[in-house]
Amino acid sequence: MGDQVHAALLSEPDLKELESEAEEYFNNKEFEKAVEKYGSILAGRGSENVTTLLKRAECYMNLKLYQNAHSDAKHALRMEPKNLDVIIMCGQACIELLLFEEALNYFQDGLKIDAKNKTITTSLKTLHQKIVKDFTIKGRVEEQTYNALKFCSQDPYPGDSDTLNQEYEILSSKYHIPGEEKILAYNQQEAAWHATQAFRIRGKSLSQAIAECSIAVSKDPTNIVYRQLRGDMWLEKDESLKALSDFWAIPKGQRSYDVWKVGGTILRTIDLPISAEFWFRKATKLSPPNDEEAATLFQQVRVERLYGPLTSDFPVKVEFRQFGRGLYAKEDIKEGDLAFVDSPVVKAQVIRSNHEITACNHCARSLLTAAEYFGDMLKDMKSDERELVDRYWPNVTPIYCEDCKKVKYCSDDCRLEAYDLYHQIICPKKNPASIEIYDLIDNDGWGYRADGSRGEIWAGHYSILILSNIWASIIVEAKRLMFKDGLSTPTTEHWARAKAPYRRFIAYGTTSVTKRMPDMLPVFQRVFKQCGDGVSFDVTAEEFNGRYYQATCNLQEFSARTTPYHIFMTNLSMDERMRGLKMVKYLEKASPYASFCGMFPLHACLNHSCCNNVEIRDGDCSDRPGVHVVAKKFIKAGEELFTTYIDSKLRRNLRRAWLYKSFNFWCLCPRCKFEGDDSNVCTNCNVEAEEDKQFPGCSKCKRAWYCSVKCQKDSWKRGHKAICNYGHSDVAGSILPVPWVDNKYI
Ligand SMILES: C[S@@+](CC[C@H](N)C(=O)[O-])C[C@H]1O[C@@H](n2cnc3c(N)ncnc32)[C@H](O)[C@@H]1O
Repeated sequence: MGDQVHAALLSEPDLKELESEAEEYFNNKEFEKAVEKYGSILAGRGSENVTTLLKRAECYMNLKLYQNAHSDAKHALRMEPKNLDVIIMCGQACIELLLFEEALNYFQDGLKIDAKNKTITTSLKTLHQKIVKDFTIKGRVEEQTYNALKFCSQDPYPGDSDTLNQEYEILSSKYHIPGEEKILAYNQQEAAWHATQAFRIRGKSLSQAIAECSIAVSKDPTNIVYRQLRGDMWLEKDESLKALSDFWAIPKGQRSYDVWKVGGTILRTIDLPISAEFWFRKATKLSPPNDEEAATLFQQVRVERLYGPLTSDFPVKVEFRQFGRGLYAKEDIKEGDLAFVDSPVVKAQVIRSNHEITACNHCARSLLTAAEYFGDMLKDMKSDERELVDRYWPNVTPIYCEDCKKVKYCSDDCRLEAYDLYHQIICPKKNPASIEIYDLIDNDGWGYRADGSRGEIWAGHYSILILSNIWASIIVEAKRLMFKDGLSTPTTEHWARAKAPYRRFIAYGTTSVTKRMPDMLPVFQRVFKQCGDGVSFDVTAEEFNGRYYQATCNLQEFSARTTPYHIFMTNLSMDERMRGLKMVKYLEKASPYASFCGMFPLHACLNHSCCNNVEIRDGDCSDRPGVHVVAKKFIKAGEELFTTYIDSKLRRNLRRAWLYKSFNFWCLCPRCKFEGDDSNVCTNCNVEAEEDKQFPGCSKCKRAWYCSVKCQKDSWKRGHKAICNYGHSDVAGSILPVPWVDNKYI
């Protein structure tokens, strides 16, 4: 990288000369030399220049240095967001970097400017082919390999051991477990005789067998065979607590897989979840190969205890089943009814929105100004029109952090709450190193690298504040616990407790983030090194990778439903002299929204289906912007709620490739089962058409092809009928792209 920060500025003639040299190298395909020259031009000019950045990006593409090309193009885009050449370059670099979603976003933006642009259409085709090719082969091999259990740990939560002791106390005082055995004269031989009797008569008279076995136990109380036998018989008799008492008496090291599993199940029914988890954890360790029952039971108990309190007010519950956690209807939910609402545990304004619309950095309320809405029109308004704006546009003056004067809020309440919960750690006034974070936000992720060159430091598609706020909130909580315990350093337990709220979010990602953005980790390490009161938080590469993908897998875009524009409209409509009418010409544009991304604990449990039955909408939750999850169709009690992670209008193979790449699963929803990929293969029986021939398609949806009428009828009956022409959802609110081009599927 040639554009050193401290390079001296060059005169215009010198720059001209460099430009012609660079051009010559470029034309002669000597790209390395051209890169050097373009670097000198950028440094010598003292300011970035779109043409030069674009040229250098082109050189990088030719040199297969795609990350550099991407970074230059993105930077140029910041300066000229509507420049088509720049947009295309961004998209093409993304394709090479396998950042398919991002590529698609760029091409989508490009098509909004020029819907018929040939380069974009061709690039979209390339993108399509690349995705599908990449995944067709993998798909066949890995179709069956997804296993939700692999993603879920069985680590105890901090504080679990205290709760476990409390549960043991309940067991003892309420259920009298472990029970006390009446000891008869110890006699092994007699005990064996009674036990044999019990075995013999078990099938005929269970009660008598239990009585015989009880004599055996009382004559030889440490014999685990008799204990297990009697426990099993109590179970048969539906006396589960008595069974548990017998299982409890078997020393831990001698309890079998079945004993641990059954014991866990009993503990679950009497609502002692931590003990149940303990027993299922032990059973999992002793599980026979390929037996996942105990591991699944463990996760079911864990999910009940973690999510039960969150869903008590809603007609839904979280359960652990084949796709891991999922949301299920507790009762019938009618089309259009609210399934649940959710608040983000962490949020930050989306990078592009951050530059355009003012919003409260804590609660996400819009602080859209009249200038942001009306733009240049404000200057052209007549004085009486302007007077209406001044009078009716609500007061949106932001309240700044009193210390750093950098972060904006809608109210003192938000300012104070943000400070208490996380801002105190990343307030540049209190923690000067944190200014790097805000500089990167202001410059779209660009900054100075360790070698002094300027380039892209943060390349994530969401705001750095998501990760910064997570860590800051963890540190605040760990410090609080530390002070509470009168210590000067947080203990391991304090850190674990502070991190606990984020354990709810799954993380999946294959590439190393620290490799993709090597300059970012040191920034985070500098920022969180000194967090006040002598506390330091080490952002390791593993921590960065894990949190990065946690956010990637779970973020949802949302915004405040009501903006100052809506309040203005309401105020205007109440004007007694009907002066609102003269404003109509200025009010054609819909309100822009301040977009935020957030991690929502319940929403993050929604699994995907290409025929989703719920939709995510913006809506308030506890009087603050959040999400509302609404039934798209009637959902019967017991049915799973599915959202869509992608644009469901996409073709089957493309949908599945996106989902595999971004979320690591092959979708097996009814649409994926009863739609085909192309007309060369029968969607029903998979027979291939003869060379150069194609099977006729379903005339309604044109997404399934059949070799015969029989196959068509068969498929229709088995499932195609239910999904043919399934209504699509608008996924504009999701962070995933909407790859819908010119009313055609790409
Ligand atoms: C946002 S989470 C949804 C909740 C998740 N099941 C859990 O246990 O936390 C997204 C992850 O859920 C799983 N998932 C979602 N929909 C799925 C589906 N249709 N088939 C298989 N796995 C799915 C994938 O592992 C995906 O990465």
